[in-house]
Amino acid sequence: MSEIETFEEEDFQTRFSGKTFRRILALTAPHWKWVVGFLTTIMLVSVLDAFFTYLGKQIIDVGIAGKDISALLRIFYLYGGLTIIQSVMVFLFIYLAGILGERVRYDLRRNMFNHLQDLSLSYYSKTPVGWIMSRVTSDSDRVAELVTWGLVDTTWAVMNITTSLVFMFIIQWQLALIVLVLVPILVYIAIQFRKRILHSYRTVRKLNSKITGSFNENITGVRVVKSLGRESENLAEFSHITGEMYKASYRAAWLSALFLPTVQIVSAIAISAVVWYTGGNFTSSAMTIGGIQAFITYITFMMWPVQDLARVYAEIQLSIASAERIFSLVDAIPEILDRENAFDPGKLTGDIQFDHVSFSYDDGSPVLKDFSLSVKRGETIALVGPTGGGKTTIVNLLCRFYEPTSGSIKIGGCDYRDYSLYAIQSRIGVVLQTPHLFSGTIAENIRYGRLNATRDEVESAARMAGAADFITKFPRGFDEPVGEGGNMLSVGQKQLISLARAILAQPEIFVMDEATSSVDTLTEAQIQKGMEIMMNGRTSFIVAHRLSTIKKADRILVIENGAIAEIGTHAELLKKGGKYHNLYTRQFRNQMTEAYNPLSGQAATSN
Ligand SMILES: Nc1ncnc2c1ncn2[C@@H]1O[C@H](COP(=O)(O)OP(=O)(O)OP(=O)(O)O)[C@@H](O)[C@H]1O
Repeated sequence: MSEIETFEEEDFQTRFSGKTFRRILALTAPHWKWVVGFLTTIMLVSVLDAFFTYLGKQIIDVGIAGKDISALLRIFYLYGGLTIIQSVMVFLFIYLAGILGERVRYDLRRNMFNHLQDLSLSYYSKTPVGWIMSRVTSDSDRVAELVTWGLVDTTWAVMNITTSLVFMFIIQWQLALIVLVLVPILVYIAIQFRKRILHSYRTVRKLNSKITGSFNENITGVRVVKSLGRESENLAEFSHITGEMYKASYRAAWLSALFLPTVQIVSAIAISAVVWYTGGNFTSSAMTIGGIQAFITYITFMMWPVQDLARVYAEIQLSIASAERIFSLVDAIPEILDRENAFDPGKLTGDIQFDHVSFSYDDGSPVLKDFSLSVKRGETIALVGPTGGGKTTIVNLLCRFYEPTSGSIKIGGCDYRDYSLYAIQSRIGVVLQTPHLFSGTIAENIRYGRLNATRDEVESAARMAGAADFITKFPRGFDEPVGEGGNMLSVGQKQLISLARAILAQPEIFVMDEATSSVDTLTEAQIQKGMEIMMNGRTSFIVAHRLSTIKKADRILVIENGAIAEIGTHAELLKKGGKYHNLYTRQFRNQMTEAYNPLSGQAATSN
């Protein structure tokens, strides 16, 4: 529930931000030719629309009332010719606006994707995936809509109002002045309505996501709900939210229903003014019949764009809110960046030194405190200890996913911040605790870190990792799809594929965060074998949960409260009879109990 409450839809943007609006418009700058194209065509369409009404007046006044057949024919030909031109223009502006929208959407998504790849892990731990996905999908759609259909509607509406007024002034300027007074009134009414309608819909959407969240929590947590007898309280909470949603929806429906009749009443007032004025002056032939007819058409012609402008105005506000969220993403500065003059040392095979490293995540409480460690080239370091002790944090720092708050990490005698991020991260092979595979086949996943690897190399890496046995059992073998995030495979299988991926990439430093969830003994032995191949001749850091896997490590560090509590080889630490000895004997005892009595409960797989 907390995530739903914290990251529910942001509030409706009521403030018009010119700066953001200009930045949105700037998105069209690289595609200015398309913008000019569709704006010109839409203007022509609108001018032609107004001119058709004028031609209608001419047909009545000159052709019909004046009984001038040849003039009537000329008008018909003109009408027909212009209709063809207008149809072409309509095709063009829809086509051009569609293309422009796609281009802007493409630019936005590409920029976001590119920037997301640069952002540091700290950004991802603070920002829910759902939030980022909404920026990439619905927000970029809304901004693209604004710069295309928003611009189309605005231009069309402004042009229609202007051309209608121009023709009205041509026909009868005094009457046009009366209508002119009504325009701002209508604009004001329309904007007020639109704002309120959108606000209500926004509330409905926010409440709707709460309702979805509530359903989700109650369904997934049904056992807890039942076991604690929370049904009636939950129903009361749920009824409260749905009641709120009912009120907001009711208000939205009521306002929507009221809006159109109001616009119609204002239009009717304008039309009555024409009828009243012309009625009083008809005898003095202030206006022809065609003129009156054209005037009334222009009024309707003008009223709809006015209410359309109000809709676009309200949508612009929504799009500005969307754009601000997108810009907040693309403006987020990665916490870890290459320093000026950062360089690539060519290899990362030197000794590694943690020199008085302290570190805290965003909340400020120190996770590592004055941590120092020298690791010789080719050494295997195992990190063990209670959960939350700081093991993963140490390897995160080594991979430079985060940087020390104080102190430094040196590789080959040089502060690793002097190296480029790419130089470090491309040379460290990491197998994560929850290994991630990408949608695609097994072979594609193994090849992920070295795209030019041959099929033979892929298969040989899988054999070395001990993954080939289970892979070849699949109907499509190496071409078997792994499903989204590798969800068609078990954790153990995913780790073996990740190991094969790391073996193929031939990194210079190897980092492995062992899976905490239990894998069967056979898979465990295979993972162990794969790890040994990786560790051979490489500086390696193994975060170990099953202590059996690290007996051969050169040094084992027991990490507790962000500091080294014990250090030594497996034999040394066992002999010492301290924390490692306790951890080891406890885990060994659990495994033995489980082996003799599998129903005795889960063995302590985490330490
Ligand atoms: N992204 C993060 N933001 C804030 N705090 C974090 C973050 N990651 C870890 N921590 C905190 O840092 C501390 C050390 O976590 P770390 O993951 O390094 O422990 P660990 O020893 O690897 O634990 P485990 O054995 O459970 O994997 C914990 O208190 C944890 O809550």
